[in-house]
Amino acid sequence: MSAGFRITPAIWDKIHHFASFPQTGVSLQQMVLFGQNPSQGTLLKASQFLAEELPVRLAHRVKELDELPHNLSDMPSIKKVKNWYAQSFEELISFPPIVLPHNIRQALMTSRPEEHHLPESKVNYFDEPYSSLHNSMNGNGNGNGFNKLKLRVPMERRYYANTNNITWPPEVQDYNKRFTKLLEHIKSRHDPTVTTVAQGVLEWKRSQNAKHIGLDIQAWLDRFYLSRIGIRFLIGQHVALNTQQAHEDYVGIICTKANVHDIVQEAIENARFVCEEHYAMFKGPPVQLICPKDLVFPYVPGHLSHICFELLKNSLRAVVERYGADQEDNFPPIKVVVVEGKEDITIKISDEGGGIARSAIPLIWTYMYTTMESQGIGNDFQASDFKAPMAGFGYGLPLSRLYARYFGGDLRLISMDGFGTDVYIHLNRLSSSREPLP
Ligand SMILES: Nc1ncnc2c1ncn2[C@@H]1O[C@H](COP(=O)(O)OP(=O)(O)OP(=O)(O)O)[C@@H](O)[C@H]1O
Repeated sequence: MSAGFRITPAIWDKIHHFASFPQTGVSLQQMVLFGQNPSQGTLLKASQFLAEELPVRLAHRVKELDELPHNLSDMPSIKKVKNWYAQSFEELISFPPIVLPHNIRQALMTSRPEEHHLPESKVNYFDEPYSSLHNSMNGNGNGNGFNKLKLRVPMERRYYANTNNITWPPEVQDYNKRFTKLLEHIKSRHDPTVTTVAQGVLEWKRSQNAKHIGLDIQAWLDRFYLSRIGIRFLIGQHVALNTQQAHEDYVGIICTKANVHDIVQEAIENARFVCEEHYAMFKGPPVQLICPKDLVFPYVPGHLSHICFELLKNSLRAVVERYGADQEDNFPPIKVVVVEGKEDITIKISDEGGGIARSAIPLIWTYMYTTMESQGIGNDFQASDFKAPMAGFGYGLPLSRLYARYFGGDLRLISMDGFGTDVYIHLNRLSSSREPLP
């Protein structure tokens, strides 16, 4: 399907138009409040929010992919990713808007606004019927739909009204279902993005005979992957709200009582398993976990396990390589300490794997820096090869830091060259910080 897709001049115009609007960040807290026991009306509002926010975010990325420095935009894999973004953008803006029955429109016009938890700047959008935005984007008028919308007095308060007493007609459920299907389809189209962009950077490195990527490309990759985390979080959350059975500890993919001990313990077991497989050993380095068993906070468990798994793999590998795979009984333990502060929950992972030379510290945060020789993205690399190995892609640290930063946290690494490494994962337990939007 995507093979036949081309970015026509008309689509470019729309991309430029949408990219001229700022993206709107959401916080974990807003998502939890908004998504609790969602009615079809709430889900409709969420669909409307995404139907407007996602094209803006995608348009920013298409434009950026098209304007990358040093001819990076010309690399075949980068063009491929740009086309995916443009195609998803196009599918979203041409998704047919819902036409609500007259009685529902009436009810919405007369009902009082409820407190809503979506970002302030979206209020204008929600005041307006989506169809007027859609019409203006479809070429009737000067193609400047958003500005026009802001000047007009809202006729209906459809998306900002108290919807609790409304019996939603089947059209709404049908619309929510169709929109969710579209999002699922878009999400799977973008599954291979990280690997395909990595492939694009490799094509560029080869074409330029470059050893390292420059700071500007590094900064772009950070922005691009951070934005991807945000887009996938929004889509994942929406799909889960629409398709998953209600669960008392979950709002979509957010666990309102994410148990840090259990998530870290599982990451330890998984990382040790991969380590033992990789080095063909019976027993990987031991890992001690000191963490209150009842420490819970709202978070996306998948994000936290990803971060812990990546960092633990690094520590296990450092210890095994320093002591030798035949030293199973003499490995010094890796220590994981979890502490809850006022603002942060901090996880410290300490190993005695020999540390990192100070001169190499800036490099470890760059994409594709790895000291693993046997793997890496090589000549015959395929996007589908990107499964979780012990190490070798040089994406573990920079991507984990982005996951931590996405919900207002951070990741720091301090190393004692010749002894070992401490990594601090800071997680913002207040969950009120908005997404950092590049
Ligand atoms: N705890 C550690 N001790 C020693 N060196 C480390 C540690 N953590 C990371 N490093 C160094 O930093 C490099 C980059 O780490 P990063 O996690 O980004 O990628 P990787 O582990 O090589 O590959 P992957 O993307 O598959 O995780 C590693 O190859 C290793 O040389």
